Amino acid sequence: MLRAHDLRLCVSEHDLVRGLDWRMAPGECWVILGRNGAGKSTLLRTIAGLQPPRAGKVELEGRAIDAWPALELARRRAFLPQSQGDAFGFRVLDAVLVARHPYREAAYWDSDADRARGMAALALTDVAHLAERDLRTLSGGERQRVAIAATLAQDTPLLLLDEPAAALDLPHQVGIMSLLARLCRERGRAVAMVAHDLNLVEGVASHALLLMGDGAWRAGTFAEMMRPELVSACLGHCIDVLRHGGRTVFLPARD
Ligand SMILES: Nc1ncnc2c1ncn2[C@@H]1O[C@H](COP(=O)(O)OP(=O)(O)OP(=O)(O)O)[C@@H](O)[C@H]1O
Repeated sequence: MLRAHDLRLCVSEHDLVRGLDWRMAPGECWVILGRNGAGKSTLLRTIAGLQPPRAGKVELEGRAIDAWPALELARRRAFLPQSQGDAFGFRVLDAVLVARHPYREAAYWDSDADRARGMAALALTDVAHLAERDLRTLSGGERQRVAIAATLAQDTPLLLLDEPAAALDLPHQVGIMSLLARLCRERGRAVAMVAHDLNLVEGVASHALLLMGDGAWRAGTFAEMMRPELVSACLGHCIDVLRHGGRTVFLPARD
């Protein structure tokens, strides 16, 4: 589905990622891990086709990401940025309906089917009751759930999410993670998400891509990547990996 080949990402002359060879297949849920500034958002924007790499290439379904017409690309991958800026008043439902634009053909007005899909996406992230509200009146967590709903309403096989759980309370963090796991397992969607909380993505992420901060990277199944020495080196902090009731628990060492 998505393939990065010999990808090099830089900021000024500093290598964030060097020689990245990475493949994502349908049904896989990838978490991208690394310290602040390691290059996670830069990588996500690059594989979304929103910024060019310094070298190497990204292919979606065998075609170079920058060769896709914008409308066709928007039907195949959705991108959730780290934060939303709302300069203008906009109804919550309208913000989600914008995500249906790639399917509108020549129609000017939203169809009943579009509105139904928009409402269904808002319900999935538990914000349907806010459909008529102005986006600028929402709390941080409510705004984030609307942004996730818009990403889902775009109805793409590939979802690229930059810290989807940021600003969410605990029940909604768990709810959104379960939803992403289901979309991968039951609907064959592919997800790549940036996250910082290992305990939250445990049981959800099938794979992990570790950015080591010096250009090096590691990619593999979540279980392979979660060896204590490897994940501690990636996150720059000693982490104990424990088994508890059939789950894996990540415990950061006290300073
Ligand atoms: N336009 C820019 N000008 C200068 N430096 C930039 C620019 N964009 C990104 N950087 C730098 O590139 C590095 C990687 O940024 P990026 O946002 O990809 O990190 P990240 O791993 O997502 O971090 P975080 O966990 O803090 O979100 C950072 O050091 C950042 O300051």
